[in-house]
Amino acid sequence: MSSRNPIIAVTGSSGAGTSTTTESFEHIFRTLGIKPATVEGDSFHRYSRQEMDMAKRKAKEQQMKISYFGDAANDFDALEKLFKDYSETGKGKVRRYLHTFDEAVPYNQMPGTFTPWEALGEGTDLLYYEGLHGGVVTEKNDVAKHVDLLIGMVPIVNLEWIQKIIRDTNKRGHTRESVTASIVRSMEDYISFITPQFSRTHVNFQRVPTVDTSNPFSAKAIPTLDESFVVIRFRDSTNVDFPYYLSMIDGSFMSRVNTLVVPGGKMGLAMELILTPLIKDLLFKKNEANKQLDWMSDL
Ligand SMILES: Nc1ncnc2c1ncn2[C@@H]1O[C@H](COP(=O)(O)OP(=O)(O)OP(=O)(O)O)[C@@H](O)[C@H]1O
Ligand SMILES: O=C(CO)[C@H](O)[C@H](O)COP(=O)(O)O
Repeated sequence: MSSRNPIIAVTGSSGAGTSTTTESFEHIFRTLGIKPATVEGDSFHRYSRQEMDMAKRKAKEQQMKISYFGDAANDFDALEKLFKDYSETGKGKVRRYLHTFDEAVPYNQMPGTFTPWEALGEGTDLLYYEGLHGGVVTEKNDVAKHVDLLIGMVPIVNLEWIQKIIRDTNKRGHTRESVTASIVRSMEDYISFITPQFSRTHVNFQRVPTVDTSNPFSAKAIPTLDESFVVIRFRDSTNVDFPYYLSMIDGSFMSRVNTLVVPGGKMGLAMELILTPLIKDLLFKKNEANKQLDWMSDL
């Protein structure tokens, strides 16, 4: 954690909606005049798509499993180093994993490959990470400890799978069978690496559909925002102004002392109302820390 160079991380499984949520953050950043250094979690995969296919085959021969959720397929050292470097210096190194032809063509590369590492951070106000492992902790790495504001994006699992299957088949060129196989193969890592993060988050946003999703593997469409509610759980509710949220968000209610429920269509508004003051607070602390540093260097 660093007052001078704060880090915000939105963490969630594949298909949870972390990329989609980024639009709400971008809107808040624009409104507050913040320049973020943006990092996509998939950049920290260890392997290109071709190398991952080989790693999967090799693991299978040894009766083992490898998945994008675990430490075998992701470089947690590099992710932790980026967070540490940015929090200490406001700088770091980043690259992108290109999923689709649309993403790859501008780089003259193929989908499933990485762009070269490049410098990031110069002149930015904070680091914004969205991806799988913003709150990960293992025996070797503690990524979570560097994060100042950790947000969980966690649809209930049937919805998460529907979102993943439909996105991966429509946009990333995979077959329904291969996406289903990857869900099965990833299950152990999902439990070991992904879900524990949601107990470390400051706020979780959990989308819960109000339509039948009991067979996610046959679903033809993603339930819309209006076909869902969002359950918002605060880790520390001491300073949360629930009466304000209840009065501002039509149709919202509290289901527990630390939990607000809003209609799906109000998710963007709820995110803006809840996250804006938290982000303003990070900026306030950053300015105070910089003032103190200026004052000390004047001595
Ligand atoms: N709130 C939402 N309402 C409707 N559809 C959504 C919502 N959030 C995400 N989706 C859809 O779910 C799919 C997955 O979302 P997204 O790509 O944001 O996931 P992700 O967490 O970034 O996944 P990955 O880490 O694998 O890139 C997309 O097709 C997206 O349009
Ligand atoms: O979303 C994912 C993990 O978050 C993908 O499964 C992973 O990034 C591999 O991508 P692709 O299937 O495009 O090679």
